[in-house]
Formats: sequence, C-alpha cells, structure tokens
Amino acid sequence: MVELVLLDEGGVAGPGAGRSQVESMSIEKYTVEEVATHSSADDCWVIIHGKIYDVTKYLDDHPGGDQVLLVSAGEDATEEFDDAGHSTDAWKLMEKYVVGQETTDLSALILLERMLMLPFKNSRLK
Ligand code: HEM
Repeated sequence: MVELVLLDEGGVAGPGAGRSQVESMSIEKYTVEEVATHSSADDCWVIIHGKIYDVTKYLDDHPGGDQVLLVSAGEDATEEFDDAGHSTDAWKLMEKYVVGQETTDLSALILLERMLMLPFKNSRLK
C-alpha cells in the first residue's frame, strides 16, 4: 500500500501538528499475480488501463453481460474493454468499482533506487 500525505499550505509537520492539517489518501497497489486470485463469479476483479476493478457486484448489471467480464476475470481486460467502445457514462460508473492500481515488483525497485539517490541530489558537494 502506498500512502500519500498532503499537507495544507503553511501546515507544520512534526509534534503538535494538527491532525486536521493532514489529509491522507490511500491507493492500494496489487501485482497481476494478486489480481489473478480474484477470478470467479463470487470474486471478480479485472484490470483496465492499469486500474483494478472489483466487478463482482456489477456482473448482473453490466449491459455487455456477465460472460465478457467472467472471461477476463482476474486478468487484464483493457483490449476487450476498448474494443467494446465504452461511453463516458460507462467510464464514470467504473469509478465506483475501483479497488486499486496495478503495480509490478520493478516499480518498487525504481522507488527504492530514487530514495537511495536522494541524498546525492541534495548534496552541496559537486
Ligand atoms: C467496471 C468495468 C465496466 C463497466 C462499468 C462497464 C460498463 C458498461 C456500460 C455502461 C455499457 C453500455 C454501453 C456504454 O455506455 O458504453 C457497457 C457495454 C459493454 N461492455 Fe462494459 N463495462 C465494464 C467492463 C467491461 C469489460 C472488462 C468488458 C470486456 C471484457 C466489457 C464489455 C462490454 C461490451 C462488449 C459492451 C457492449 C454491449 C452491447 O452493446 O451489446 N465491459 N459496459
């Protein structure tokens, strides 16, 4: 899980900082392997354009039917989704079902590399 902490302008971090000054927003990150474990009619996740949707409760309501979703259950359905040509209303509706974002172990490595390089970027020694 990645936690983004946003401070209000002028907000002071550290002891005594008011809780109200800090707004937290969490974005769950899942690997394709984790998404693949949600591949049944009782627990159906799909990946569309990097975002992960839990469409279990939407199976019966999907205008395109439940079968197209179940075929892609636990998998990346971006191509099929785009091929169907979804409307802007469909895109708005989808937001309700987002459970997270796709990630790879590689992105964790890149993050670690950036963190390790940070002291050198800020260094006064040239
Ligand atoms: C959260 C995910 C999804 C939502 C909210 C959603 C929503 C919708 C909606 C509202 C429509 C009606 C037409 C429109 O307004 O565009 C539709 C049609 C359709 N959807 Fe989806 N959809 C989702 C995912 C998918 C996926 C993953 C696939 C394919 C694997 C798919 C395949 C289709 C097809 C084939 C139609 C056309 C049905 C027809 O015109 O007969 N949808 N979808």
